[in-house]
Amino acid sequence: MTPIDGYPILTTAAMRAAEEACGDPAMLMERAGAAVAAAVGRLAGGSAILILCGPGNNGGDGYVAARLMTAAGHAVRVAADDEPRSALAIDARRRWTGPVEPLGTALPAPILVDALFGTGLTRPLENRTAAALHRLADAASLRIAIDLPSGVATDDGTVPTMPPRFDVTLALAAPKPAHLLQPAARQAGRVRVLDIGVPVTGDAHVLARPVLPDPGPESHKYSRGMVAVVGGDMAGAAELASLAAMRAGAGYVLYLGEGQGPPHGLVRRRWSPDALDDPRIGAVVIGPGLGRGDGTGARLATAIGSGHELVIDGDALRLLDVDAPRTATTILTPHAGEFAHLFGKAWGSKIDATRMAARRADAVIVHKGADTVIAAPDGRVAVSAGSSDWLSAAGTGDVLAGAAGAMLAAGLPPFEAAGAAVWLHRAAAAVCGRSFIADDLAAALSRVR
Ligand SMILES: NC(=O)C1=CN([C@@H]2O[C@H](COP(=O)(O)OP(=O)(O)OC[C@H]3O[C@@H](n4cnc5c(N)ncnc54)[C@H](O)[C@@H]3O)[C@@H](O)[C@H]2O)[C@@H](O)CC1
Ligand SMILES: Nc1ncnc2c1ncn2[C@@H]1O[C@H](COP(=O)(O)OP(=O)(O)O)[C@@H](O)[C@H]1O
Ligand SMILES: [K+]
Repeated sequence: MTPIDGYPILTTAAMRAAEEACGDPAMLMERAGAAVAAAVGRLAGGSAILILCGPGNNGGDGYVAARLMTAAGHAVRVAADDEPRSALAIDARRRWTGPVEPLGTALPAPILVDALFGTGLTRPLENRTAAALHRLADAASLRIAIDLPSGVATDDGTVPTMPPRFDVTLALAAPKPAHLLQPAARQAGRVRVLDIGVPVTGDAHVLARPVLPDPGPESHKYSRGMVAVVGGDMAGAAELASLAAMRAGAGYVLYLGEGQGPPHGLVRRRWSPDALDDPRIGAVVIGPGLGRGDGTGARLATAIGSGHELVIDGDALRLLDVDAPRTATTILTPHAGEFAHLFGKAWGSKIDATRMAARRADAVIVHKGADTVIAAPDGRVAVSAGSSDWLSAAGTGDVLAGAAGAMLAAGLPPFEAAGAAVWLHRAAAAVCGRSFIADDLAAALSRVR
């Protein structure tokens, strides 16, 4: 049972290809069932277990696990409505010698294991199946899904049938998009990967802990990274971004706009068209609090023309022509509304849509939300899982933009800089607890840096 950070994310087709490359499928199912049995056995302690088995190989895993856990001394019951259809599942069912109860009348157990459907789900669950799953899950004290909660669409995280909220999902071989993308991801609970001996690779990964550049004895304020934040109509938002850049580790932050007061380490200057003519600037952040009034388009054009690496957020995303050529390295940080404005109706999953957008804009895109997807023009993707819902507050996006500016200015390449900023942002939110405000979040960056 391994945490998922850094794991490749596999679609159904990629998972099938990886499995096929592994040889004997019966051996694979036996390994999957054994891994499930070991994990569920550990989670269950001495409590009784009810395994719900479906007609495909997900159900097959359930029958194998039932047999192995029974042999290991656990109290296991099995419930299923449909006879197995795949050769593997038929064989696994045959080797389970205990009774199989109908789902509709099965009595609950403290440990519920859902082996109804995995990557093979092609349509919503039948009402009676969904009802039994919910009834038995509601009555259990620990809910465990095998591979995926039954009812979710593996490749895009939609929910043809809303499953119960699971405590743990045991992903076989690798996480799938539905383990990370909402709304499915929320129903999966804690996701752990079970190694079943299938080598997995891909260009989409779960966001991993970044390697952050730390200062050394030779460091000075400019070498740590100089960030210029272009202000506009709303000083507060640009100041939050500035503060976040400082807290994320920038050595020098220049705030170009109106406003005064702490922090005293923030260098304030009024905006002027030559304000970015400083070769020491490592990154320019534009958008937080920029507004859309007179002169804002000119500020964006100046920033883009400066040749400095860019973080373009908020209002600047409403002014940007994504198809116009840019020379400088760029990170765009749209939320769902800004993404739709820039790229139109999304196609495919959030992973697919963000990857296509990054190619089109020739920029790293941080497509924000409870399931933030980061994509690079070369096709690499990182998905951030498990951030605090309390991030849904005004100003938290400004904090992210400032942190991204600090990471770029510190010298990280744009995809890594974006990932590091999202990681720090999530970690800062985690230490802030509940109902924090964006100012707290910016301050907490120092604690997780
Ligand atoms: N292929 C392999 O070698 C391995 C597969 N494994 C397991 O196999 C799963 C995938 O197996 P399958 O491809 O058989 O898929 P599933 O077990 O998810 O289900 C597919 C079956 O259910 C039917 N079905 C789909 N949606 C339905 C619905 N809403 N109501 C009723 N029936 C429905 C399909 O017609 C098919 O018969 C994985 O999630 C994993 O748990 C593991 O055993 C590892 C090895
Ligand atoms: N429900 C949620 N769970 C986790 N993170 C969220 C959630 N809602 C928003 N976020 C994160 O909070 C930030 C909000 O940014 P944004 O919408 O730009 O707000 P603002 O412009 O007010 O700063 C983004 O980093 C986003 O990923
Ligand atoms: K399942």
